[in-house]
Amino acid sequence: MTNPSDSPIDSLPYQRILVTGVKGQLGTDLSLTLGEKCLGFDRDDFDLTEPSETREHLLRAAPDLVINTAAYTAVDKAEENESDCFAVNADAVANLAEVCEELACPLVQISTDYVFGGDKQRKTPYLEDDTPDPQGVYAKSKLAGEQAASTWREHLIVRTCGLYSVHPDGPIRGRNFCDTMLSLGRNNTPLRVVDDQWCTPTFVPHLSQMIFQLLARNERGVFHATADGQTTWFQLAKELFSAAGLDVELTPIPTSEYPTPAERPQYSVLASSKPLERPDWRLGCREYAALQSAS
Ligand SMILES: NC(=O)C1=CN([C@@H]2O[C@H](COP(=O)(O)OP(=O)(O)OC[C@H]3O[C@@H](n4cnc5c(N)ncnc54)[C@H](OP(=O)(O)O)[C@@H]3O)[C@@H](O)[C@H]2O)C=CC1
Ligand SMILES: Cc1cn([C@H]2C[C@H](O)[C@@H](COP(=O)(O)OP(=O)(O)O[C@H]3O[C@@H](C)C(=O)[C@@H](O)[C@H]3O)O2)c(=O)[nH]c1=O
Repeated sequence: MTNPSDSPIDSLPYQRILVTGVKGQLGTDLSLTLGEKCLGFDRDDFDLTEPSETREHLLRAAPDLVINTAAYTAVDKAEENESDCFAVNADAVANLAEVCEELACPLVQISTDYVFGGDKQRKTPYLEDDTPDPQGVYAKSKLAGEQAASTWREHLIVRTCGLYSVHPDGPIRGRNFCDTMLSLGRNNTPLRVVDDQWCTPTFVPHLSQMIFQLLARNERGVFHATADGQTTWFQLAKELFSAAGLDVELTPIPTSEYPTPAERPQYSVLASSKPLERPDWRLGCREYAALQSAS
């Protein structure tokens, strides 16, 4: 039998962990895993783009750690809504950093592989100290968010990629790439998926565990926390359909045949120069498929 004191959550050096974006993919998983240690907030509690309201809520909650998972994550829509996107992904983070400094509590800011991507010839993984080169509005706003978070000394910036999870509300088409693929695949829709954008999509529960590893070690600074290995979106879809036992007509295509308002990186694989246990991307895909077929 497991001793409850062996739980990685019990051994975290924090008791009151405020999670923003608690209804989103990562926020939901963190709150389910953290249980009573989680003080969860989302847009219906307060709007992070309202600085004084945000400050009041944080001071009242008196957390000993803030994990900011809230973000404007609609990559294509961001191209037409630059100010809304920057308000959440950058300005709100600057305010959070100020309030965290006032509370003397560390701030964990979740960021993205999309802070890289300008180098079209790149074929080797990016490390934490590589120079960012974001392309679209979302990508630029997330880099600005990193810079805002780092104005408070006690910051931990966690860059990840292509999040997917089994949300308790059920698969919502369009919520994440894997949900979209499964939903279309189950309807026998023939699919054409890009096979020349390399990255490492990450199963949300695996990211939560990586964040807990970093928190348990009281890490500060920038960390790359994706699944291990690399894939294209086409290969991910193929692996997913195989794991789900679905026979889908799936065609690999170049990015030029799937034009989108926001440019995606050709290569944004992240590796880390720092110790972190990172499960292989295929494992996340299989765990996701198993949970989906059980739900
Ligand atoms: N999704 C992905 O593939 C990746 C995400 N990331 C980063 O990881 C983090 C978590 O992503 P994920 O869980 O997928 O995000 P989601 O989009 O699932 O959730 C974000 C949450 O933030 C809330 N939110 C947005 N704006 C505000 C606001 N102004 N005030 C209060 N709450 C707000 C959203 O509410 P509402 O729905 O009402 O807008 C939503 O509940 C983000 O920082 C994201 O940039 C990094 C790499 C990949
Ligand atoms: C649905 C679909 C997408 N695609 C392509 C479009 C795109 O290039 C790629 C991935 O699609 P998505 O739009 O789901 O991915 P996108 O929203 O760009 O995912 C990103 O989200 C943000 C929040 C991040 O921070 C990033 O890490 C990244 O994961 O797959 C196809 O080729 N065929 C399809 O049928």
